[in-house]
This record gives sequence, C-alpha cells and structure tokens, in this order.
Amino acid sequence: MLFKVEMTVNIPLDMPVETAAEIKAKEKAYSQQLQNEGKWRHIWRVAGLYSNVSIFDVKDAEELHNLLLALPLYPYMNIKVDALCRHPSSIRDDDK
Ligand SMILES: O=C(O)C[C@H]1C=CC(=O)O1
Repeated sequence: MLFKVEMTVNIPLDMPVETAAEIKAKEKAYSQQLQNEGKWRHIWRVAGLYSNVSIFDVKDAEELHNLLLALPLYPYMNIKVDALCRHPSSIRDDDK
C-alpha cells in the first residue's frame, strides 16, 4: 500500500546542538535504510520549511505506523498520513 506522509519537525529550542545533531544523524541513517529497502519510496523537502513530503510503500497501515514511531525524530514531529491508490491516468506500472 502507498501512503503520502507529511512530516514537520519541531526540535525544542533548548535542545543542545550536539544532541540534535546526533538524533538527525540517526534519522538520516534510518531513512536511508528504509529507502534502500524500497519502503520509503520518495522524500522531498518542502521549500522554506523543516518539513518533508514522502511516499511510503508498505504492506499495510500497521507497518507504516510502526516505521513512523521508530523515527528518531518522531517525538519532535507533526505527521499527517493519507492513503493513496492508483490514478486511472497513471502511465507507471509501479503505482500500486
Ligand atoms: O529532515 C526531515 O525532513 C526529517 C527527517 C526525515 C528524513 C530525515 O532524514 O529527516
């Protein structure tokens, strides 16, 4: 199943810079692992914001839920999820 996920990060202003850098490095490694596994299919920065729009390709909503809760930045994120389905005009074979 495909899901569009919008993540907005709000790191507390009083978090030490080194702590924030450590969490961000873990987040990057986890994100790239999921991208390599094909579960995190796309990630785009929303220009001007500490937000991304991502497409996840997972078995079901429960798998997505578990992946999102494991994000190192999860405690500092607002997350919005929308389920996607194939558009009838799509020319791509992998849009399902
Ligand atoms: O920077 C972000 O948008 C938040 C998060 C998502 C992937 C990653 O490496 O960091």
